[in-house]
Amino acid sequence: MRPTARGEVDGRASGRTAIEAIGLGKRYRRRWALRDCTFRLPAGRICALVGPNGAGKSTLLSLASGLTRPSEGSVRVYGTAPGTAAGRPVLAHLAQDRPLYPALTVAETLRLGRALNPGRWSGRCAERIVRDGRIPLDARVATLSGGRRTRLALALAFAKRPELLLLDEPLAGLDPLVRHRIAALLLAEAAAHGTTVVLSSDLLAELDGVCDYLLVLGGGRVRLAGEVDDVIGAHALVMGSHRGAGLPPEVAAHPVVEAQLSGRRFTAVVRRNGPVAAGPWETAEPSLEELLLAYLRAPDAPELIAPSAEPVSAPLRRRPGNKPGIPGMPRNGPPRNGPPRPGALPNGRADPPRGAEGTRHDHHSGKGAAA
Ligand SMILES: Nc1ncnc2c1ncn2[C@@H]1O[C@H](COP(=O)(O)OP(=O)(O)OP(=O)(O)O)[C@@H](O)[C@H]1O
Repeated sequence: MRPTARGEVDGRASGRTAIEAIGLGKRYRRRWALRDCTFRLPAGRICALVGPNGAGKSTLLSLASGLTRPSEGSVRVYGTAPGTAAGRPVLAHLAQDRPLYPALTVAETLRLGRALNPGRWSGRCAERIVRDGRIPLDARVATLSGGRRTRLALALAFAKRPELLLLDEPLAGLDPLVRHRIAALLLAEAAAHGTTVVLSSDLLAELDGVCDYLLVLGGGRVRLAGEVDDVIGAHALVMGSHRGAGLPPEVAAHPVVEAQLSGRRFTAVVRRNGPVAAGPWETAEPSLEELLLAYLRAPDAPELIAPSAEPVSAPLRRRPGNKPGIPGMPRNGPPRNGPPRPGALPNGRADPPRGAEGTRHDHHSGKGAAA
């Protein structure tokens, strides 16, 4: 099960908007790094920002943090323009290069954080994160391992008490154990403070169980956006054998995101427009990694923007051929994994990270049960 609720008081229950981008674009000389980017990120989510190299992920994070100004369109963070005096305090941005001063010690770095963030700094939060990582306070930043440096940078970011935390590749270059620890830290801190997190990553398998919202960029545009459960639930993974040259017509009756045919076997990710008919194939829910890989391999697959990801202040302009929303979900209806469920953990999260509970593939034998 995915991470879901984080308490009645946080953004998820409030229906607030953390980021709203409308027609957002950034051009460097003649080349567009991001184009016509329109989406809404509801508050309180941990959002995976995914896309191939050069898709515009870092550019989007820089625009949202106010480090870069748009060439066209607009982006607002909790209703304010990023980079302004009003917008600055609500967010923290951890860039790819983890901007820390290598000559300072850990203690000096924390003191600098306090000095730069008067009135907002939580020394207790920073020290707890550093202590949990067993980082010596007298160690110089230059001598820290990549994992410890990331932990220190996250300590600085969370101690600012931001409402929105933008993380550019926070898990890159870390070994699997450290990645797991950093992901757990992220989940715990974000849950404790109701922080909205956007994290870009190429580590698709690691995102499962960490993120509950999805924003996929491709060709400088938004290709998928919505609650992870809803986006996954709108698709089916179909595997089996085929007789003719292509996919069985019952499978091809659904919009095909990506299909691989090998001999008489096929594997296809389809966007369900109803139950997948029975046949000599198995139908399952794709994992997040399978779904993302399918979209990354198929750059021309039509976009899918869930109702919760549609901006409230401007209608979504759709490209020809792209159908709105998610089948079976009312427009502007509540997210399927919306408010806290009974049995939520004390920190407000209903479930532990997915990695802890094993596989989630439900295999059905062509009974159309994925519908
Ligand atoms: N300062 C810049 N000047 C010129 N071009 C830039 C600049 N920053 C980014 N670009 C270009 O914009 C495009 C998007 O870059 P961006 O770094 O946002 O992509 P990304 O999805 O984060 O890529 P990666 O996964 O490789 O980090 C790329 O083609 C990149 O070369």
